[in-house]
Amino acid sequence: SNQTEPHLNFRAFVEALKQDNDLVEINEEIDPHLEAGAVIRKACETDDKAQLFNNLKGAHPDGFFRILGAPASLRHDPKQQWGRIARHLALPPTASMKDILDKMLSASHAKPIPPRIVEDGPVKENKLRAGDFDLNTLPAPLLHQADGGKFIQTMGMDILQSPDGKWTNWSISRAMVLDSNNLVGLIVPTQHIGLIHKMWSDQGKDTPYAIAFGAPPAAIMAASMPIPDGVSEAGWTGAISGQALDVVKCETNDLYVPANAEIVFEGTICATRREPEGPFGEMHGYVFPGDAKPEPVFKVNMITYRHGAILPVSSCGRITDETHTMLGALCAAEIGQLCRDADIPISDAFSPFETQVTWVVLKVDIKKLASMSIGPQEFRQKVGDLIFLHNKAGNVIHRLMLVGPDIDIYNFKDVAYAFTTRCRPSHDETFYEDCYGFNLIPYMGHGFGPHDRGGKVVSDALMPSEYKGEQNFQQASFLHSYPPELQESVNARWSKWGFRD
Ligand SMILES: Cc1cc2c3c(c1C)C(C)(C)C[C@H]1C[C@@H](C)[C@]4(C(=O)NC(=O)N=C4N2C[C@H](O)[C@H](O)[C@H](O)COP(=O)(O)O)N31
Ligand SMILES: [K+]
Ligand SMILES: [Mn+2]
Repeated sequence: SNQTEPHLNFRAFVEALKQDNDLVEINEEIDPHLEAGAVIRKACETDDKAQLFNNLKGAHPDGFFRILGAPASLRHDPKQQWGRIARHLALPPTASMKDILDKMLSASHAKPIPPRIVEDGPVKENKLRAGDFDLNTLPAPLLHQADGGKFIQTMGMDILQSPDGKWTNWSISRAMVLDSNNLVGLIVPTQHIGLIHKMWSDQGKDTPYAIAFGAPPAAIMAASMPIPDGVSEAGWTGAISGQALDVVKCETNDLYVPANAEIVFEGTICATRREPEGPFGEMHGYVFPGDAKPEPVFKVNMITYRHGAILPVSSCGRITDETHTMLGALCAAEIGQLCRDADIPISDAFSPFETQVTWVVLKVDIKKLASMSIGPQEFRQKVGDLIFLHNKAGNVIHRLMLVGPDIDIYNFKDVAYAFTTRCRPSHDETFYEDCYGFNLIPYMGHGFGPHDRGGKVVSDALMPSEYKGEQNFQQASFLHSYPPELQESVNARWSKWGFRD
C-alpha cells in the first residue's frame, strides 16, 4: 500500500500533527490505569494538543502498543479551532466546521469509489494468532475510575458485512476487555452494527467482524457519520478523498481492512452470548457506577499490527472530544442533508457542544420558507416527523431548533440568544413522545420517564415575519444596528484609540 497522505494514513496523520505543533509526546512511563485517561481528559477540557504516549506501563517488549489521545478534538488557537479534524480530510488547518461538514456531505450524491484490494500492507507486519496473545496483558486503558472495564475500543473502526456480502459497514462502537481473548461491546440495535449483527444472528450464525484501530482518518470520519442504510462507508470515503482506499484481506475471515491501519482485531460477535458491559464515561459527560448491562461478546481470533503500533483513544465525557466533534457534528450534517433532500429549506446544521450534542440547530432559508406558504405548526411537524420518526440519523438528537439567517449556528451565544428570545415555550414547540429515545442521555436511560421512547422536541425560533421571508427586527448589536461603513471606520480607529485589538 503506498497511500501516505495524512488523511489516508494514520501514521502520516500523527506526523502531520507533529509538524502542526499539535502533538505532545510523552516518553516517561504512563500507566494506562487511569493516568493516560486523565491526561487525555484534561487536554480535551482545555483544548490542548493531542497526546502520544510512547511508553505505556505494561506495553509488550516490542512496544505494542502506544496510545494517541484525542485524535479529533479541538485546537486552542481560534484560527485553527478545527485544524485537527481538518487534517482528517486534507483540508487546510484554518478550515471552518462548515467546510468540514460540506466536505463530508460532498459524497451524498457522488459516485462511490470502492476500495482497492492489495496483497499486503503495514498492518500485516506483526501477527498474533489465538493463543499468542492475552488481552489482559495489553496496556488497554481504564479511562474513567467508574468504568466497568478497560475500554480498548473507543476510536477503532468496526467492520461488518451483511451475509449477502452487498453491504460492508464501517462504524464506531465502544468495547471493553472481557477476558484473555474476548471483548464485550455496546451494540445499539438501530445502529448499522446492530442491524447487520441481527442478520447473522437470525441465521443462527456468529457475525464475522474486524476492528481497525488507527484507520485512515478520512475513513474514521465516515465511520462516525450516520450515512444511509445499505451504503458502504468505504465507497463514501473514496468519494470524499477522490481515490480508492487500499484494503487487505483479514487472516481469519473474508473481511477487508485498511492496509495501513495501526492494529486490527479479527473475530466473531457471538450470536447469543452476552456479558455485563459498561458503564463507560460517556459522550454526555456522565458515568453511573455499577450500571453494567448485558451486551454481545466479541471473540478475538487474531491480532495484526504494524511496527510501533498506535492505539487511538477517545477519553470522552464533558466537552470537547470526538463524540462531540465527530459524532455530533456529522450527525447534524446528515440531518441537514436529509432535510434538503426532502425539500425542507435547511441551509446549514450543527450540534452545539454546549448541549453535549443533544440538540441540532437548523438554519432555515426564510425566502424559500415563505414560498412554501406553510405555517409554524405544520413546518415543525414536517421537520420533526422526517428526523425523529423516519431516519436513524435523528436517533441521538432530542431537540431540533429552527433559526433564521442572522444566527451563527456555530456560536452558542447566538443560538442561546435566539432560543431564549424567539421560541415561546410550548406554544412554539412540537413534542414527540412516540418515537425512538436515546437511552445514553441521562434524563432518558437514568431519568423519570420511559428510558427508550420519546423525550424529543422541535423548538421553533423563527418569528412570524420570517415565515413571510422577512425579519421585522434588527439585532441591537454593533454588527446589525449600524451602517457597514460606520462599522468599518470605527474598527479602523479602534486600537488607535486604545481599545483592545
Ligand atoms: C466518534 C464516536 C462515535 C460513537 C462512539 C464513540 C465515538 C468516539 C465512543 C466509542 C467514544 C463512545 C460511544 C458513544 C456511543 C453513541 C457509540 C457507541 O458505543 N455505540 C454506538 O452505537 N455509537 C457510538 N458512536 C456513534 C456512531 O459511531 C455513529 O452513530 C455512526 O453513525 C454509527 O455508524 P452507522 O451509521 O454506520 O451505524 N460510541
Ligand atoms: K457510519
Ligand atoms: Mn453505516
